[in-house]
Amino acid sequence: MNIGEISYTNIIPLYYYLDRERLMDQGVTITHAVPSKINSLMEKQLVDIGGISSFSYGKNAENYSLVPDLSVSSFGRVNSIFLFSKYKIDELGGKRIALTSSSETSVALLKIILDRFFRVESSFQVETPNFEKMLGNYDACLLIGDDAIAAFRKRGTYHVYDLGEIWYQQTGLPMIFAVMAYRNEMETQKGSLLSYVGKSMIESKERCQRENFVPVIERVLTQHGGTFEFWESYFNGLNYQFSGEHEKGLNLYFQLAVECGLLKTMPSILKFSYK
Ligand SMILES: C=C(O[C@@H]1C=C(C(=O)O)C=C[C@H]1O)C(=O)O
Repeated sequence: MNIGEISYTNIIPLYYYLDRERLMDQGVTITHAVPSKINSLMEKQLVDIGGISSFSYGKNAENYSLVPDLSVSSFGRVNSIFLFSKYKIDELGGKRIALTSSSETSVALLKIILDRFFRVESSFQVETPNFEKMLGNYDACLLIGDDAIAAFRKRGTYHVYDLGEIWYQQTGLPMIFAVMAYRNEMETQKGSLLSYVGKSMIESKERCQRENFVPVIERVLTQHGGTFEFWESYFNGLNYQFSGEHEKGLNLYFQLAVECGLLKTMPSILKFSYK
């Protein structure tokens, strides 16, 4: 079994307390990459379970199921998914926007926000995330994850829009950026290992929350700098559950993606029931 692990700070709590040695003894490997890469590895059946963009789950819902109780979501500001722009968001009609190649959820979310909430039509180009280059060549750029956090520190006078905040203002529902999904074959091929991994991730998340993320933050500080208070408020602003409200938010996101022509059909949300 190969586990996909997104290489961004926001998802660390779901993986932090995995017993990696025990997993290795059971033949499990772990692949680290940005979300779009994990999404495509899972589509190619090279990753069996992992945090993936919720949009990728929507595209592949027939072949995937969700580990219950897990997501990377926000009810409002997410603080790491930003549109940096030379213009106000309602003035982006006819303008050129660079989209990070690392994301699927937020790329579709930005298109939904511009089309359905602001009624503007812009042109889009996917680019390797690089704040200076993107804004050197485009009118605005979308960055996510640690790239967005780093760019925010040097945002200068650009307009900055938090997509989690806009989604919540417009819908009153949480935005689900990532889900924990597995390929359906795993249930028959590796059922008990799958349920061990799913349960371990839920336990990891719960322990990180009980500890107020302190050990996680201490590790993140050495890798990304910043202050303890910044990361504390970052983790507390994220939401890692998957409740009925999340399901509503995700269904609305999928419905709008279908209406905007970004998804072919409305996916149904299936959750794993542990045996
Ligand atoms: C909160 C974030 O969520 C991430 C955003 C994703 C996307 O846009 O496809 C995918 C996985 C999430 O971990 C972030 O990266 O800032």
